Amino acid sequence: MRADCMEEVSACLRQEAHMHLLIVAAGSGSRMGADRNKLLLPLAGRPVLAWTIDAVMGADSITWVGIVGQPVDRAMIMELLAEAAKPVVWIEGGSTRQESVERGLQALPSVAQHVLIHDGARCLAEAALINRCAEAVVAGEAVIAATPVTDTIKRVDGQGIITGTPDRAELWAAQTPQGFAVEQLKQGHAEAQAKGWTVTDDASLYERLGWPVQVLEASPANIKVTTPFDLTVAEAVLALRAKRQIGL
Ligand SMILES: Nc1ccn([C@@H]2O[C@H](COP(=O)(O)OP(=O)(O)OP(=O)(O)O)[C@@H](O)[C@H]2O)c(=O)n1
Ligand SMILES: C[C@](O)(CO)[C@H](O)COP(=O)(O)O
Repeated sequence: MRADCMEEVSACLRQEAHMHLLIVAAGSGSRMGADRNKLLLPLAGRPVLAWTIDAVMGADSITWVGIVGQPVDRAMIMELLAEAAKPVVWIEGGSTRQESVERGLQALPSVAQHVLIHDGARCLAEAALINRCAEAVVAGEAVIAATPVTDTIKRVDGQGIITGTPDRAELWAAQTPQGFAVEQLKQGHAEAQAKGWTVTDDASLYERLGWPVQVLEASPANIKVTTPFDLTVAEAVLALRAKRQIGL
């Protein structure tokens, strides 16, 4: 191999050796209607967040994890991470997801060049998906996991009247992980703050700024646990995976 190619490969490996991931877990779960953070509710015998942590810890590409949470949940969350095989840093979350991510970015070590943001609530994400996202980010793309929409979607006005049917071929449901170059994502958040933008995911900042983001097709099973029904679905998916694991 030529010396310049070798240098490129080892530069890539060096970067890969520092893939950082932020788990945002500082929400309140208002749509779940529970008495606590939905990520601490039981799912197949363990807290929802424990499944998310398993996937992150099982992803070889990730070498550093930031967990963004509310102080009230800190002890319980850190207990879930007590035996983590990777360095984990606690970060205090904000009052919106956007603010929680921003705080996570500020807490990244200075060596961090790329970062994946992952919702604690996407507890069915698999390690392989996290690795695929990491690979795409290291290759220079801003990337989000997403799945093509399978329903016919209607646009509806305030009176409940349909005003349109967007072409499904152009519709994807956004998921996480979402991966970016750290400095660019920080810049995106700074612009959003300066302009007063409110967004529900990080890709939205890039869209508004005209920066490209690639979708990476992921399984529709990578749901976000948002309502009680989602817990039922997640439980069924985990049961199926457990059966497959023991060859049933
Ligand atoms: N202030 C916030 C709000 C949300 N999140 C996290 O962002 C992810 C996606 O948000 P969502 O599903 O909307 O979670 P909640 O805000 O908890 O739910 P709800 O909107 O129903 O209140 C979750 O893992 C959640 O913990 C966060 O870190 N900080
Ligand atoms: C980031 C996200 O999970 C992508 O699907 C989502 O946008 C989080 O917030 P939401 O307000 O529940 O859509």
